[in-house]
Amino acid sequence: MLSVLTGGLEAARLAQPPIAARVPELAPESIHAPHSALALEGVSLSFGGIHALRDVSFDLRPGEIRAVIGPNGAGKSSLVNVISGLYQADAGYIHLGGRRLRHLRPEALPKLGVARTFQNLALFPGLTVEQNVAAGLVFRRRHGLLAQLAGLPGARAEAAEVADRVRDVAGFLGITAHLHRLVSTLPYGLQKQVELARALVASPKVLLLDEPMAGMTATEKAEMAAHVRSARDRLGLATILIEHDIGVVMGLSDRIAVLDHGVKIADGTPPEVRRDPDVIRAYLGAEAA
Ligand SMILES: Nc1ncnc2c1ncn2[C@@H]1O[C@H](COP(=O)(O)OP(=O)(O)OP(=O)(O)O)[C@@H](O)[C@H]1O
Repeated sequence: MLSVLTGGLEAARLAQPPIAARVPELAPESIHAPHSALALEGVSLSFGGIHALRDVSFDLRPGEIRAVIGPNGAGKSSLVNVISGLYQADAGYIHLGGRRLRHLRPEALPKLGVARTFQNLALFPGLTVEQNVAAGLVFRRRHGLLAQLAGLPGARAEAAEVADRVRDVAGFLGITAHLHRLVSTLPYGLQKQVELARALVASPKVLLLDEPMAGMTATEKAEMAAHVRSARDRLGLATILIEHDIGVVMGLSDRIAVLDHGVKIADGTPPEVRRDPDVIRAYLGAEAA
């Protein structure tokens, strides 16, 4: 199953034109951070008098899990929202696909190989698991609903491709048995896995996970952590992980950036961050060191 999935991922990537060709509206200002999957350069963002992000620079290497931690209101969600185009930074640049950009449009993200999940469940409760996961491929479909209803050959072939792809991802995450159930009938932990499946179905290179384990039991967290690790190890995904459970973060991350009042106060491996005096003072507390 995995070879089918990774083969499918590779084929899907190869089938797409180069990023520069797909996103003509992004001016080729200059090429930076060529070894990063994604990077921020001096990003600042304010809401009135509140500085959500102050001159934050940050890089994500291909195939790494990069946590962003910090106290409530530190700027973690703002950082993900700038990357995903929901917020427009007041200053700074985003480096993605070898380009240096002032702003990303949310609808351009899937084509740039970036997928995200949200802090709160964002599924279609009246649809099945299969339909919810397939929604992650909507941007790539060439045939509309009418063509599908009319049973046009191209639309049928496309629907079969989508169904195959959904089954591959469901197999990867171990949720195949639930594909035909209404998503709202599943336990919370499984619904979060469906969200992950929807993010993975489009073969992204970069995954943004905003508190994927919030509200989960310890068992559900362990399962989700295993999936995030597999996505790195078996699919080569680069992941930004926002998470409050420090045990999960320390066990799962390759590197950790720490925000406090919108400022990046530390950046390093889990052991480096754990013993950083600024991080202990601002976030971890003395007992965690
Ligand atoms: N849309 C907004 N309008 C006004 N202020 C905002 C908005 N989004 C974020 N902020 C403010 O920006 C600061 C950073 O918020 P952000 O949500 O990024 O922090 P966070 O680290 O994700 O917090 P939490 O851990 O509580 O989710 C906070 O002071 C917050 O109140």
